[in-house]
Amino acid sequence: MSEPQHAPLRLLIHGASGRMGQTLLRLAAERDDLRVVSAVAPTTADAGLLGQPFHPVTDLENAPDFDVAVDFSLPAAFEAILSLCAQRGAAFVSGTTGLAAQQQRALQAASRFVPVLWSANFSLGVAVLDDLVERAAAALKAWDCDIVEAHHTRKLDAPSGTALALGAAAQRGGADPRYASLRAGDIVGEHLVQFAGPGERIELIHRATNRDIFARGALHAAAALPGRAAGSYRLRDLLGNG
Ligand SMILES: NC(=O)C1=CN([C@@H]2O[C@H](COP(=O)(O)OP(=O)(O)OC[C@H]3O[C@@H](n4cnc5c(N)ncnc54)[C@H](OP(=O)(O)O)[C@@H]3O)[C@@H](O)[C@H]2O)C=CC1
Ligand SMILES: O=C(O)C1=N[C@H](C(=O)O)C[C@H](O)C1
Repeated sequence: MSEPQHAPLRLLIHGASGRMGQTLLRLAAERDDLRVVSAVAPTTADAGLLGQPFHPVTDLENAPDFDVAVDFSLPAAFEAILSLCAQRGAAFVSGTTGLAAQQQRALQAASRFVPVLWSANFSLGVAVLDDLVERAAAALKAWDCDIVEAHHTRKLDAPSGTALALGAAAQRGGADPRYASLRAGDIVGEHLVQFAGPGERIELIHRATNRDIFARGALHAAAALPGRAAGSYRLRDLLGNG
């Protein structure tokens, strides 16, 4: 007998007109386990939303029912979609960076009611780099640790969320990282973590060449999170699921 077919999970994409939102809409359409029920953005003016189930930001509280929201927007818009998920009992996946401490606390508070997953970087390569950085820092405690990130000129926050997350990994290993940021052209995202000692250096580099890697990771999380217990999840918790 064949496996029972499940109805696709109802997906709300918050920040749908943006670079990541457009990538998410394109890749979600390729999956049969997710169905976009709301593409939320300030306006339909962006041609990329034509033909999508557009829902305006100004009417967020009346969005159609959904099982999971994926948010790649702005820090200023973060709490509204987080609260809606908590009210509706929906799972919440976010990659929005530049969050204030208060917004991180709001995320933890919401995790008492619904499953949430926030990650500064949804790529597999950066998840591996994070482990490498912690191990290198632990082995090279007396060396200088510097994190250099480069992104497109439209990026608003600096250092990038990924740079800060890699810095936290370095700190767990005992290093005291310094940060530098470059904004140039259409660079998707590059992160160099350098450990420098007397007479030698180690450079660990991740280069993203397109946004599909982030969107695929976020959609994987969106498919795996609904139905789980309330709590705060990490990407690695969901490997092998969804
Ligand atoms: N964690 C990860 O793996 C990744 C994280 N990011 C992060 O994701 C975020 C978005 O990046 P990107 O797509 O490049 O940014 P964009 O500026 O291209 O997109 C931002 C989106 O948010 C929308 N928006 C603006 N104001 C509001 C509001 N009040 N409510 C809801 N939506 C709003 C914008 O609408 P409009 O177009 O009308 O302005 C747009 O759709 C950033 O924080 C970035 O750092 C990016 C890539 C990967
Ligand atoms: O804004 C971006 O583009 C990106 N933001 C994330 C970050 O701040 O680290 C992830 C990725 O580097 C792209």
